[in-house]
Amino acid sequence: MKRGVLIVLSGPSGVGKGTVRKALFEEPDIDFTYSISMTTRQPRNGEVDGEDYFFVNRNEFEENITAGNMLEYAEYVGNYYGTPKSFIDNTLASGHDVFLEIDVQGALQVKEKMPEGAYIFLTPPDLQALKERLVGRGTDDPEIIDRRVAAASSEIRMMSKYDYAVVNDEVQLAVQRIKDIVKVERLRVNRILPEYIAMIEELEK
Ligand SMILES: Nc1nc2c(ncn2[C@@H]2O[C@H](COP(=O)(O)OP(=O)(O)O)[C@@H](O)[C@H]2O)c(=O)[nH]1
Ligand SMILES: Nc1ncnc2c1ncn2[C@@H]1O[C@H](COP(=O)(O)OP(=O)(O)O)[C@@H](O)[C@H]1O
Repeated sequence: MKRGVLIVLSGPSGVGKGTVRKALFEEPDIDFTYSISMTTRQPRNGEVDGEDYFFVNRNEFEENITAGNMLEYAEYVGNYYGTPKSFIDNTLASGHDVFLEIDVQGALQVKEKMPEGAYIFLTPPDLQALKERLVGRGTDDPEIIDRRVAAASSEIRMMSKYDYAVVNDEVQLAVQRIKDIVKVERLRVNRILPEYIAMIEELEK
C-alpha cells in the first residue's frame, strides 16, 4: 500500500499558517489529515477542544511528556505546545497524508525524527507585514505581539534548514505553491506518479 506524505507547515506566529491551512483544506483535490496539537494555552473565542487543539493543563501535558506520547513539544511564550505521536504514525501507515502546522522549534525536532517529510517554511513578505498581521488579527496584547515579532526574527534565520520556503504574499498563491510541493513529495515518497498509484491499487484488488 502507498504510504502517506508527512507535510509540515511552519513559520513565525502571524505569518498566516492557519489561514493558508484553512484555504488549502478547502481545495477540492486535497485530502490531508490534520494533526491536532495539544496545548496549555487558553482557548480563544470560537476555538473548540479536540478540533483546534486538545486544551489541557500543565500537569496533564507533563504527564504526556513523561509517558513518551509526544513526537515533539516546545514551550512558546509561556505555554506548552506539542504533537501527539501515535496518531501520525498510524495515519501515515494507512496511506493518508498528514498535515502538521507547528512552530519552528517543533518542526525542526520533528525533522530530526522523521526526515522523510516535506518541511515547508512559510515566510512573510517582510517583518513589517508580519507585525501588521499580528496587530490586524486582534487576538494578542501589544506586549505579546512584540514578543512574537522578536521570536520571528530568530525563527526566520532557520529557514535554510527547511526543504522548501513559501512566501505568503497572497493566500491563494501560497496554497498553489504548497500543492505543487506535495505533488513532488508524493512522487519522491512512493517513487511513482500518483495517477499510477490508483491504477496499481486497482490491479492489486
Ligand atoms: N512545537 C509546536 N508548536 C506548535 C504546535 N501547535 C501549534 N504550535 C505553534 O505555537 C505557536 C503559538 O500558537 P497559537 O498560540 O495557537 O498562536 P498562533 O499560531 O499565532 O495563532 C504557533 O507558532 C503555532 O504554530 C505543536 O504541536 N508543537
Ligand atoms: N497573505 C496574507 N495577506 C494578508 N493578511 C494575511 C495573509 N495571510 C494571513 N493573513 C492575516 O494575518 C493574520 C495572521 O494569520 P494566521 O493565519 O492567524 O497566522 P498564524 O497561524 O501563522 O499565526 C490573520 O489576521 C490573517 O487574516
